[in-house]
Amino acid sequence: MAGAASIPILDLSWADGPKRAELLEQLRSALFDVGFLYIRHHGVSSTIIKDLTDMLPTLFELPAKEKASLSKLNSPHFLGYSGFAEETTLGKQDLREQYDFATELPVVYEAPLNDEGANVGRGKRNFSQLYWRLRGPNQWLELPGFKDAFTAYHDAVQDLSYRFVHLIEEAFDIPVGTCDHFFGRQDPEVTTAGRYTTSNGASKSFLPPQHRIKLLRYPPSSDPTQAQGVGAHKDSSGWLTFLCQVGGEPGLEVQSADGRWIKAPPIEGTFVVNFGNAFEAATDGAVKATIHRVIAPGPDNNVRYSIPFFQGLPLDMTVSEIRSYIPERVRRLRKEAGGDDGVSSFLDPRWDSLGDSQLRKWIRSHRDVGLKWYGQEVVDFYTA
Ligand SMILES: O=C(O)CCC(=O)C(=O)O
Ligand SMILES: [Fe+2]
Repeated sequence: MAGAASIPILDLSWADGPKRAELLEQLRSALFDVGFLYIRHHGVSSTIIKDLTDMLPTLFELPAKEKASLSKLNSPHFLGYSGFAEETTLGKQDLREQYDFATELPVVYEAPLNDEGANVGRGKRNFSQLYWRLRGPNQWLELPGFKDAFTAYHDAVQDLSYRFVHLIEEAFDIPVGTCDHFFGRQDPEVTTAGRYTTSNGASKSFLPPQHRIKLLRYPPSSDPTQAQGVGAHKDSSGWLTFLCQVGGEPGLEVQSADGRWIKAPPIEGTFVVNFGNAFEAATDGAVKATIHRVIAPGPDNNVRYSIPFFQGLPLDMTVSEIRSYIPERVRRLRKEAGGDDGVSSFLDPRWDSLGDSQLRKWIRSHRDVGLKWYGQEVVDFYTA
């Protein structure tokens, strides 16, 4: 978080009325000065949210055996259940339990046919790239109504995420729809106008990406010295994050440029929005992937639940490619912020493609899944 000491709340209903210009001004400030914001009147129906959030306690109270049967270890896509404290951030256990779900999509990965890893892909896309193995179907819970509730929530937040990217494009003063093809959404007008083409004149198409949704439970911690709900981090799973804080239990904190931790408590009817590493890299750090963490509830507090939605990007896209859509005028707005600068490691040329950086991220946080499905050599490469 750059300068401001408090996190702005933007009213997205202003997008459709006379206050649109004011909203865009607030958005610019949230993007360039703060790097974290709340949105209200966002258009995701409270019924859709409630249908999913009401199920959270039941989902986590299922018998341990049933939850374990959905272990991420079953999934080369890192989708499924992780037990309490099975995930680590900064080498320390996170005191939370979670299910990872995603846009329901079939497997596209094709194991290479020969030792050279020859291009066996369909058409121009090389599906033998290891990172394509991240893409694949969910492990569904046998809980009546869950799949429908999850799917409705996914679709509604996906729609919000696309509307929000349009607002950002407007705030950046670039044509609305510039980023549509990142999400496999081709605006015919944009294409025929020929504004978004590659250097050789071909218009580039991507598969619609897989968005990731975590269902999180943070139980009260009996030991106040052990309160890492999730350690300080930048989001690396996507482009933008839309976080639903369920109920009233606080814990989320956001780091300001001078290193102070600012509380971001739940506010009824809002999502928290923040920006992932890829967004920071694409804007050369003009918009920060702000560092945040969750303090686990104390012994006298309630269980905390939350649901972050990580808006996906195409795995075969490169950071340099995304950056080419963000004008230099925007990228020059970079303000220096103190603290660690994760952009540089994200931009390591070894993982210029987003798929590589995603595979690295998942292997680093779930080494056991990495070893099982990708093997020692790959794990060593990404954790070195
Ligand atoms: O639980 C929360 O409120 C935030 C979780 C988070 O930052 C994450 O999973 O990336
Ligand atoms: Fe996060």
